[in-house]
Amino acid sequence: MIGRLNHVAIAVPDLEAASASYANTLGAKVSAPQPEPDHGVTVVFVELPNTKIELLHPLGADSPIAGFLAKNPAGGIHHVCYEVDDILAARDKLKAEGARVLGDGEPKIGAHGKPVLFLHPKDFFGTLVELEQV
Ligand SMILES: CC[C@@H](C(=O)O)C(=O)SCCNC(=O)CCNC(=O)[C@H](O)C(C)(C)COP(=O)(O)OP(=O)(O)OC[C@H]1O[C@@H](n2cnc3c(N)ncnc32)[C@H](O)[C@@H]1OP(=O)(O)O
Ligand SMILES: [Co+2]
Repeated sequence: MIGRLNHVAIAVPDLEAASASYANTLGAKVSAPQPEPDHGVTVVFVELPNTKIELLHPLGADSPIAGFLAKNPAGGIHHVCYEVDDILAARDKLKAEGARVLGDGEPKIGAHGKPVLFLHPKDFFGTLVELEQV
């Protein structure tokens, strides 16, 4: 069901510093910061030859990454995103198998303009999983 690794997301306490580190120290191509108010984050995309890194920073009062950063103040890997062909079919199969789909269970449009869903980290070995329909 899952296909390519679309991105790995890293929650960071200082988006400007993290962006500069990826650009200058690691020599990667980084985007300008992009606010995603529907997701409660500001994101910087790091383009790699075979995948992407999302640098995430909380946006607004109810950011879903605020708790994670409180527990990991230096930052850390927050989620992995796998591509699927049909997100509703994937969701229904996962729910039937007992996996918890987060939020109201309906896909939202993600940072790449495609439908996304999140799966509870406790159901996937301590890793928050995002699915993106491509
Ligand atoms: C940029 C847009 C978009 C894209 O297109 O790519 C994005 O990626 S948006 C990214 C941000 N959005 C989300 O993360 C949405 C889904 N997340 C959530 O709904 C919540 O963050 C959560 C996963 C339900 C966690 O909620 P929270 O309130 O922070 O924590 P809990 O106390 O409920 O956590 C329970 C349990 O799970 C552990 N946990 C929490 N987050 C993670 C994580 N990222 N990775 C691994 N484990 C995580 C947490 O530590 C708790 O464990 P215990 O302490 O053992 O109970
Ligand atoms: Co993501």
